[in-house]
Amino acid sequence: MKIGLFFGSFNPIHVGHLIIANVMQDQTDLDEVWFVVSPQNPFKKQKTLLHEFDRHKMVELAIADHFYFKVTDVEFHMPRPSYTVDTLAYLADKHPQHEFKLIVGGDNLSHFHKWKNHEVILDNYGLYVYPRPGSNPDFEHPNVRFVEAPLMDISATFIRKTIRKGKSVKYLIPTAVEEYIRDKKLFT
Ligand SMILES: Nc1ncnc2c1ncn2[C@@H]1O[C@H](COP(=O)(O)OP(=O)(O)OP(=O)(O)O)[C@@H](O)[C@H]1O
Ligand SMILES: O=C(O)c1ccc[n+]([C@@H]2O[C@H](COP(=O)([O-])O)[C@@H](O)[C@H]2O)c1
Repeated sequence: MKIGLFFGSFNPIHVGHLIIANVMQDQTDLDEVWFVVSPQNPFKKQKTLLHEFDRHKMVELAIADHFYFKVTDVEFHMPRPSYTVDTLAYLADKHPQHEFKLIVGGDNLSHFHKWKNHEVILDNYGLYVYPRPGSNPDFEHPNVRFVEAPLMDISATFIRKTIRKGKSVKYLIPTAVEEYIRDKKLFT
């Protein structure tokens, strides 16, 4: 099968992530999308980063009813920060029957040249890119595929800020995730 690996901090997962995964699974040749929750992005130091167990749980709740979406905690057991090329190598070795592609938002392309062994990611796997407002990536490579889809000005940063202000994030995150955040008083 062809699997799209959707790496992220998912702090928290929001509808933007779910729409991206759905477009990729439905409108490309990807059979499944696996959400890979990264404990520590090498480029991000966030005071507000929730424990990875909470972030994983919220992804699990968000995709519970979707047959072609899966979530993995594979990076929880790997060295930190989480380097995508190492995780790809691990997964490719563990699942030789699958072909893996990396799903990213367009904003990631502007600094992709700084990722560890980015040429290996491009040459051995390839990217499926979802457009993001404010990013206009000038990137050409035979293994980079730009998927045409609606722009979404939604971010986890905005959601965290809104919760902190005591305002509603209804419809921006799935109801089960909203309830989880409320019950555990996260981001307050
Ligand atoms: N609205 C969006 N449009 C396109 N891509 C997105 C969008 N939101 C997230 N992504 C992509 O999803 C992946 C995981 O993103 P991440 O979990 O960091 O969410 P985020 O909303 O960007 O978070 P934060 O605001 O905390 O930086 C990244 O590849 C990112 O580019
Ligand atoms: O491997 C790298 O060098 C690298 C550099 C920057 C980001 N990443 C990964 O890209 C993914 C998206 O990150 P984020 O925090 O924007 O959701 C996440 O899984 C990071 O670990 C990976």
